[in-house]
Amino acid sequence: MTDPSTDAAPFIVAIDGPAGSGKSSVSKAVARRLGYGYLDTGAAYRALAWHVLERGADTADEDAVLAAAADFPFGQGLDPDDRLVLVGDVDVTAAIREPRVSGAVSGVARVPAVRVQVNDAFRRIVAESAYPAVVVEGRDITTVVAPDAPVRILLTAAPEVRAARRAGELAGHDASAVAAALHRRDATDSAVVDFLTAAPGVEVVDSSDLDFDQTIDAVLAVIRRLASPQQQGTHNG
Ligand SMILES: Nc1ncnc2c1ncn2[C@@H]1O[C@H](COP(=O)(O)OP(=O)(O)OP(=O)(O)O)[C@@H](O)[C@H]1O
Ligand SMILES: Nc1ccn([C@@H]2O[C@H](COP(=O)(O)O)[C@@H](O)[C@H]2O)c(=O)n1
Repeated sequence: MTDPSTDAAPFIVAIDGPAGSGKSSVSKAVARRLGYGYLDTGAAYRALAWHVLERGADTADEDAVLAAAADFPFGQGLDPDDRLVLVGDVDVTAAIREPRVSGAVSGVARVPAVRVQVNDAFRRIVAESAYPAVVVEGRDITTVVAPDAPVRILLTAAPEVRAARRAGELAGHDASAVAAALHRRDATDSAVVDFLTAAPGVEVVDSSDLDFDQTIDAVLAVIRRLASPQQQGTHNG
């Protein structure tokens, strides 16, 4: 992920975890607090799933997924305050969060060639970034995308806590259906990537009994403990 030959290589904070554990909201808040960039890797998988659906195809059809991936003009920045996601010149920022995309996204994520393609894009986006550091979050960040990151965290919470948080976000949706969809996605995704157990060297932050601010503080404490003094010197706050 980083290029050791250049001083400008961003320092990576890698965060994994299951659905609804707080990866995106907590990572974004940590990035804002420290003046870091923020990369939401799930957005790329979601945008590709949206792209497949727009072409009238099914994400269970691997050939259709590969055809869509071969023509996938994806755009995403690292500013934690600008979450714009583009496919070509279409703003898909809101559309990729719709339940129809959440229900289809695991289909694209299980295609090995897709994972290679998006992981290459993630590494390139981070390497080309002007940020001193980037918080990168997703299912396989500590193990596949940035296994050498100086700070690697598995952010987790009990399944019922995660389901309740997600249901709280989706007002008007049936809470038990939301919980079932979240657990179904975890089950499908965990057949591809293990984000439920921490790999060696990965710190676990369990937010089951923490509120949002306490979870941010727990992640900041891990960064302070694991990042070198030089890396800490890149912090804004
Ligand atoms: N410690 C916490 N206490 C209370 N609410 C939290 C906490 N952490 C996260 N949340 C809330 O839980 C919800 C789910 O968080 P978030 O979307 O960041 O999870 P995620 O891991 O990125 O999920 P997914 O992988 O499904 O995208 C959000 O509404 C977020 O504000
Ligand atoms: N590193 C990643 C990130 C995401 N996925 C897949 O994308 C889906 C959506 O991710 P969110 O974080 O936005 O919920 C997720 O369910 C995975 O299927 C992935 O495989 N690897």
